[in-house]
Amino acid sequence: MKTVFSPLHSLRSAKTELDGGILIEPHEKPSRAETILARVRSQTLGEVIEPDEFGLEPVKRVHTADYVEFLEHCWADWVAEGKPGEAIPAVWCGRGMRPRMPKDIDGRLGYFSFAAETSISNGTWEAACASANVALTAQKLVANGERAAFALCRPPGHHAHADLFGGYCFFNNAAIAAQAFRDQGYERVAILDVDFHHGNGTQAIFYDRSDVLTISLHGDPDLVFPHFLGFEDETGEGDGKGYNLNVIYPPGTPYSEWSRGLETACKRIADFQPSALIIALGVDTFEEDPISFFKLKSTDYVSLGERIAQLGLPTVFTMEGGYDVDAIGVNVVNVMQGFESEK
Ligand SMILES: NCCCCCC(=O)NO
Ligand SMILES: [Mg+2]
Ligand SMILES: [Zn+2]
Repeated sequence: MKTVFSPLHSLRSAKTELDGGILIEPHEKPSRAETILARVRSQTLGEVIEPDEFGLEPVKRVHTADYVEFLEHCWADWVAEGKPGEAIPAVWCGRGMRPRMPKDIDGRLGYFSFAAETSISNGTWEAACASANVALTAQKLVANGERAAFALCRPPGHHAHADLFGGYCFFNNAAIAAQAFRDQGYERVAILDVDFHHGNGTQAIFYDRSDVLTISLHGDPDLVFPHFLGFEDETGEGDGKGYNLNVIYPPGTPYSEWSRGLETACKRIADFQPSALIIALGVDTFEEDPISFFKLKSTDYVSLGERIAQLGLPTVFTMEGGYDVDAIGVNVVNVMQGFESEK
């Protein structure tokens, strides 16, 4: 399997994450991607290629022009205001207030985000663009005949809405790849999000559409991020009714339980008969993950890869979460090796 990787991911090197009332070293850090890349190479998973440059058109097929414009200029606008730290949103449109886009950078940070843990700093924009190019290059490989491709995306994307950043995500790489498949004539595309957290951005982007099926298995939003979306009664709206599926689990969920939802998801995908599949691959479902509460073991990721392969679909994997850096390489490549073992 080919891996698409951009060294430009390292431009995303925020120094702060708001957590527990203090600023910590971000969990979403460059060593995550470097560790995965090292494992891809040591396991000779396949060729590693750099992304092509697709520009902003495919990004704007998913994200609004205002949001893209904001992301491009946020850091410079923040610095121009003489702010001492990294750009962190601190004010939002609360209930009963007016959801209009303010001029001021503090107002725009709140208008275009849904959470405060994700700082914007120098290089964030360039890395986010590179990450979208990584996903689009993997999509192109699969559209050109590869059975599967691994988009080693960083920053991740599944929390990003059409015009919101948060959860360490800026551009929704999986959604951008799905829309690229649609724009290239693939009638139906399925996105399966196996990250510990709900893919709220991906759900929202396609919520009223029946051409892209969105499924997410995740920790109960009553207990964990993103808190305000991802419940099982969210099944889509309008034309999209029945084309969104959420499966939630409690703390301590092991693979034996988690895989029941995987089975439900795979059956729904088979019924949908898509012509392409995107796996939003987070491995923060791992038993040692520092910010999550499932109990998957490294060997379970081989089983996950095998099950995905049994769907027999052209598949793009987009890297999402996973913060136990010591284990992330093994866990991610285990998925790919499991997938490849199923011919
Ligand atoms: N306290 C912020 C948690 C952000 C979750 C990031 C993630 O892994 N999403 O998949
Ligand atoms: Mg998920
Ligand atoms: Zn996650």
